[in-house]
Amino acid sequence: MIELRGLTKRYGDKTAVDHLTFSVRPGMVTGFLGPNGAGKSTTMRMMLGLDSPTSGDVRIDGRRYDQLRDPLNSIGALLEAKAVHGGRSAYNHLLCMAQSNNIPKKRIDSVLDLVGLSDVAKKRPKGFSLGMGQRLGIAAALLGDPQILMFDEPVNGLDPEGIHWIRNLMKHLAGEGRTVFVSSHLMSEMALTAEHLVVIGRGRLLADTSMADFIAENSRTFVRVRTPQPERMRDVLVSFGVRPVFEQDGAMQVEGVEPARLGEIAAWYQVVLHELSPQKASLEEAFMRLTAESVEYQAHDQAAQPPPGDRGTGGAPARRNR
Ligand SMILES: Nc1ncnc2c1ncn2[C@@H]1O[C@H](COP(=O)(O)OP(=O)(O)OP(=O)(O)O)[C@@H](O)[C@H]1O
Repeated sequence: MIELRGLTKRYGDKTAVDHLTFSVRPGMVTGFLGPNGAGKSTTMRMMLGLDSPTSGDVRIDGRRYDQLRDPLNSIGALLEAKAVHGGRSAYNHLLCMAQSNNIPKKRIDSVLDLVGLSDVAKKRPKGFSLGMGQRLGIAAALLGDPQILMFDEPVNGLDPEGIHWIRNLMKHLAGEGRTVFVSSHLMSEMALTAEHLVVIGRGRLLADTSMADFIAENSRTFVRVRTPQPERMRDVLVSFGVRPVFEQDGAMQVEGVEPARLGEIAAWYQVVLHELSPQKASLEEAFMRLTAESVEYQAHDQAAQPPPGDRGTGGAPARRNR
């Protein structure tokens, strides 16, 4: 179990982590999500005692990291791909870690086997692919057989096979009752792996929820309506108390009305339809909506547009479509 209480980190007048309070529980994968610059790495570094908080604290099974007797036996971490000593073989890299942390030598073969690097154990990591480097980093995290594991963006840059392997490994570790905490900036990735979600933006907690609840709350459904008479269709819908949202190409998104009912309304008012299709918003969109206000550097797009011939009247509500 990892517990954060009021965890805060300031760099000068920049608040990277802002009063974070949440717990990471054992027996499941917890996804730690946030856009770039949200404070995920800073939070993880403080969890590992690599950075000291400005205020608040982190407890690993009730203790601060610096109070852990054999830290690698309690918590293992894969932070961003780290340089491994170029002159040592993969085996010797792990041997040095094992010797300096009172970890029995036999664990080295077990973890090399687990991550699929036994055949290249005597090779130097400087010739390793990105995926092999990640595997070696994971072997190091698992070396002390810790009950808590932390992975910072573990699938970044990996091929589909490597991504699949890491996903399954995290689920397997959680299935053994371990605490698995993994950061990502991709909701779609987390939806496949995590059972629980912690979302931050600009260092602040935005959500602490089960994945199932997040999906239930955020799987917005709507109907896409395409018509050569967008203004007429909009006026008809507004007269029914429904406000469509226009997409860039003039198609409309209508929420809260069944497709069959929309078709009947269009037929009754003699509006020609070219498309009437039920849609489900992606989780990625839900995540972007949740974090939209906290993205540090926003690109402004032209996605939210009024219908053709309706510019500047404010007739259609703008859709945040990032
Ligand atoms: N040593 C530092 N000095 C000053 N500012 C820092 C330092 N480390 C991080 N920051 C700032 O703190 C904020 C949070 O950074 P952090 O790397 O923790 O975010 P992140 O969520 O991990 O982002 P990413 O997904 O891009 O890695 C950013 O605005 C970053 O510029």
